[in-house]
Amino acid sequence: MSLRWQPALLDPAGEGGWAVVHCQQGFLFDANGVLFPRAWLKRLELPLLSEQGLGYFDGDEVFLLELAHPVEVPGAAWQGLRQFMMQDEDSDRFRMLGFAAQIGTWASHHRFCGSCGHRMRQHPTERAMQCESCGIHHYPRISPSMIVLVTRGDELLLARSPRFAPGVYSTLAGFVEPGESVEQCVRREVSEEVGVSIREPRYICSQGWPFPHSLMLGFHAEYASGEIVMQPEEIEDAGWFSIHDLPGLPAPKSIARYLIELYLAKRLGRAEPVLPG
Ligand SMILES: NC(=O)C1=CN([C@@H]2O[C@H](COP(=O)(O)OP(=O)(O)OC[C@H]3O[C@@H](n4cnc5c(N)ncnc54)[C@H](O)[C@@H]3O)[C@@H](O)[C@H]2O)C=CC1
Ligand SMILES: [Mg+2]
Ligand SMILES: [Zn+2]
Repeated sequence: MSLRWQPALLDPAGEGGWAVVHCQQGFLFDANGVLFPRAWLKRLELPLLSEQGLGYFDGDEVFLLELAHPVEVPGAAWQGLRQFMMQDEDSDRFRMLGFAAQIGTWASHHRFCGSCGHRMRQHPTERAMQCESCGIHHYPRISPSMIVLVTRGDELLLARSPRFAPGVYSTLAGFVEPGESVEQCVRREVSEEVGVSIREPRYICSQGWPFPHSLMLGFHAEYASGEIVMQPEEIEDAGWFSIHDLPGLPAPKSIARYLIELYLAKRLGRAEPVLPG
């Protein structure tokens, strides 16, 4: 993995460095990119919810200013995290922004204690918010999610959610529930979403997915039995697609696309793809 982006717990009480500016609508950027001089930003009247030390980009300190809502900054505009992922050749910058978005969302959602309602403050030595009154800690939220490519020889089971871009079909995904193993989650989600049963799922690899805070655990499973029965709320369409006649596929940097390309490489004797770090 490249070293341009290194997360670190920096004290925001210090001065100087660069900062990214985030709110739920995305990141501020201008002709120079997403990094602004922090001292310059702090002279603007920004609706600041939280300020966090993030780490180092190319060796320079980077902080986050998390805002309550987007504001107009002359010469700058706002753009969503997904657009940065799509257009960035530079996966280090996207990794930094993905981290910043997750830390910013978490910090803005933990300004007050969920247990006693008092104000929370940043823990001095850990990436945590701590209640000033009852002392409870809240760490950044990560949601484990399984994602699985189900295959039957030369056929792939792909489905589309109503949220997908037109024509795009993907592998099945879903959040792990409390108390279940990831393998149990794979079987449950496949059964719920398309009604088929599978053979033993095999773990392939994982991907942090900051939309909004998933950790994708990628699997491959061979089909065992059953006809496709779609879950009406989650699945708009699902079917078996031949490796020689595939529909629109998910974004190149997604683990969904990687799982598909990996299987195609094996079946068709092509070079194996690389999952972007
Ligand atoms: N990187 C990739 O290639 C892909 C990533 N994903 C991600 O996988 C995750 C799960 O995929 P879905 O099919 O949407 O999940 P899903 O099949 O579990 O259903 C989504 C529903 O789960 C509920 N939900 C939302 N957040 C939750 C949470 N933290 N824990 C439990 N339930 C929650 C909501 O009712 C939501 O509508 C999402 O974050 C999605 O962005 C999905 C497909 C491809
Ligand atoms: Mg799902
Ligand atoms: Zn408390």
